[in-house]
Amino acid sequence: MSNSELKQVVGAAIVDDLGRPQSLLAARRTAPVAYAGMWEFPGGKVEPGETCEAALHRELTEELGIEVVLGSEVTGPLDQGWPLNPQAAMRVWLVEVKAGEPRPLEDHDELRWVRLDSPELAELPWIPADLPIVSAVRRAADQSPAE
Ligand SMILES: Nc1nc2c([nH]c(=O)n2[C@H]2C[C@H](O)[C@@H](COP(=O)(O)OP(=O)(O)OP(=O)(O)O)O2)c(=O)[nH]1
Repeated sequence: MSNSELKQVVGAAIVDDLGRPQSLLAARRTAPVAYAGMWEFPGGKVEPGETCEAALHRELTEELGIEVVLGSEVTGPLDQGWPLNPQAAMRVWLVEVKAGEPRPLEDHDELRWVRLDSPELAELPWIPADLPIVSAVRRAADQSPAE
């Protein structure tokens, strides 16, 4: 299914190890008010002329100060990924940190590594649209090839 009216957002499921993911880095938003205090996948809107992958690298450098390696995409039900709201959808990739230590430089006030097999993960107050993505990330992590 494709809908060109949807704003394209990209998000990163940052895991400790792409070969054998055990923990996910969740990020708590500071803005806008409607989302402040909610947890999300770091990322943001794709700019005109930019590929989704390039946007994800840019957003992660801006927001967290890291360079990353992209793993496989956690595909959603739309060509544009996962529906977020009537105006936007998000493509999500498994990601591993290549350089830098993630810090909440902008848009977030807390970052937290949470084990993928822990109940704490789904208990965080995620942006509601992200909950099915969290489940899909857990499934994708289970299927990642162990090295
Ligand atoms: N980054 C991100 N955005 C999400 C998630 N879930 C969700 O509903 N959204 C929504 C919130 C926003 O409406 C939109 C992304 O906007 P954003 O504020 O992160 O984008 P951006 O960094 O490019 O910000 P800006 O240019 O508008 O300032 O998608 C998520 O897990 N991560």
